[in-house]
Order: sequence, then structure tokens, then C-alpha cells
Amino acid sequence: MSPHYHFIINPVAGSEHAKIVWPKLRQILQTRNISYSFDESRYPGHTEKLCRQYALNHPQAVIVLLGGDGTLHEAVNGLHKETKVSATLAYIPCGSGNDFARGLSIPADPVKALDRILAAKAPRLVDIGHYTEKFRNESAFFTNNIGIGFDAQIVYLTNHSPLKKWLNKYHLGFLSYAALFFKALKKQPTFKLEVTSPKGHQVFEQAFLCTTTNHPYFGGGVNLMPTAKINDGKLDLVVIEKKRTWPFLRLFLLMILPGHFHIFSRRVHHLQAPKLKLAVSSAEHGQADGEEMGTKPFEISFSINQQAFLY
Ligand SMILES: Nc1ncnc2c1ncn2[C@@H]1O[C@H](COP(=O)(O)OP(=O)(O)OP(=O)(O)O)[C@@H](O)[C@H]1O
Repeated sequence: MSPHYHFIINPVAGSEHAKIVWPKLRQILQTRNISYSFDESRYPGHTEKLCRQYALNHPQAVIVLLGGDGTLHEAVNGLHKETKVSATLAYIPCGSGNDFARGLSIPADPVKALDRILAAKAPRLVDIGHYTEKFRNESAFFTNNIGIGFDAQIVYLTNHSPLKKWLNKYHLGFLSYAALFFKALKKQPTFKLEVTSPKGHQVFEQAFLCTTTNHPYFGGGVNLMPTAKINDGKLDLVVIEKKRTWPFLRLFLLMILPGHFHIFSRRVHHLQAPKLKLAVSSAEHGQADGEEMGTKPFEISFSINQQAFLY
């Protein structure tokens, strides 16, 4: 028997892309006589509540999210924060970044993504990260990555610039990250980072980017760590040190070019572990799945959980 699919739509995701796509998908569901229902997220944080409530009342259903990485972040937190609620998730990328979809090779075309979900036989387990941060007194789950330093500086600048809104209007939101790259490069200082993992203790005196990631992508498709796997029970920590600006620019260029040869640079440090601790004593920007974490020092611990996904 085919499952019941409950859709949660974030109407503002991807400059209202989800809102435009939904009627098309609904038509397909009706034509194929698929059992479905839906909710619309009405404010930031609503998806978290909707997802938890639906899963509590309908443990057998598949909850399909129409939105971007932020929508998925909320849904996963809805299911895992407080007590864990068992539910199967599925995801149709309609955001501006859609890095999680890239990580799972979910088609960018919403109709194809829906087809894949409807054809999938059984859910598969994927990793989701968990963090606890002392200075923010905060604990949450993440699907993509947690960044300290350069990537978080870009998120901060993007959110506080009118450019993102303007580019979003033309469905070019991803370009806002590129546009603010050089401003972030100028503003972000290097910082001292301490890393503790099952492999030992390491100190980086000139860390510039420090990203703990669940899959290869960040910033709307930049391949930070091609070997990161979303179902290996491990998180990938990437630390990039910066001594001078030009070598860093060269590294970043290698990151966005095919081949991704940046991973061979001695300035790029990579560590895979199921548990990690990071400490930064200076006040730095942080980002969690593209959302700002505020500018403070960090004492952050990571671990891994799992979530059933239909894809
Ligand atoms: N009805 C709503 N009105 C305003 N904001 C909302 C509403 N529903 C959800 N949100 C918020 O919209 C934000 C953006 O959603 P999301 O991240 O999914 O899209 P995006 O930013 O376009 O995509 P991506 O994160 O992939 O770049 C989320 O942080 C969510 O809290």
C-alpha cells in the first residue's frame, strides 16, 4: 500500500518558488490518485511546529518539505529537539541554496524530485548533525553545516545587505554570496581555533574558515569537501588557514573549479569524526545551515544522529 504524503510548503522559500511550484505538484498528485494533505508555513519557526505535530499524530506518514535548506533545518529540529519523534521525511528543493538536495543528489527540478519520492520503495537513513554551544546556551540539529569565520561572515553580510532581497526578486539569490565574498574577505580576521576529536587535540593559530559539514556543499553549491558522505556516521571538519590573501583566493578558485584540488593544499585541514569539540576564544560570526548564530566566542560540541529519508 502506498503511504500518505503530507506536504509542508514554505511559501517564501526561493523568492516564492515553492508557492509557484506547489499547484503543479498538486495537479500531479490528483491525477495519479495519490493520498496527500498539506500545510503552509505561516511564519519563521512554523515548519518546526507543523512537522512535529503532524509526525506525533501520524507516525506512518511521509512528510514532504517544499522549501530550501532553512525549511529542512526547521523540520529536522521539529522531529529531534525535545524528545525524538519517528517520521519519514522527503524533500523537494525550492530554496535559493538547496545544498542538502545536492548532497543527496535530489533532482533540482521539483517534478522530477516528486517522481523520485513517489517511486522510492523504502526510506534510507541519513546523518544529521547535533551541536551544543556554551556561550549561546544553544543546542540544535543541522542538516548541512555549522561555520565559524569566513562563511559565517558572508552569511551575516548577506542577511544585512539589501542586495540579497533585490537579487532574490530575480531568482538570483545565490549571487548575493558571490557579491559579498570580497567584502567578507576584507572584514574577516584570522582566529585561534582549538579542535578536540578522537584523533587528538590540534591548535590552528590562523584559522580563517572552520566548517563542520554533513556533506560536500556549502554556500549554494560550492564543493567544500568532495569526499564528505551524508550517511557515513561522521562529520567532516574543514579548517582553512590564511596567512596572505592571494594564496587564499587561489585556494577558493580551486574549490569552485572542477577537480577540487584545494583539498591537497597544506592550508586546508580535514578531519572526519563522529564527535568533535571546537573552541574559539575571540568573538566570531557563526552560521548554522545558513542562519546566523551571532558573534561571540565558541565552545561547541558536535555529534551525529540519523533521520529516515525517502529519496
Ligand atoms: N510564511 C513565512 N513567512 C516568512 N518567513 C517564513 C515563512 N515560513 C517560513 N519562513 C522562513 O523562511 C526562511 C527561508 O526559508 P528557506 O531557507 O527554506 O528558503 P531559502 O532561504 O530561499 O533557501 P536556502 O536556505 O536553500 O538558500 C526560513 O528561515 C523560514 O523560517
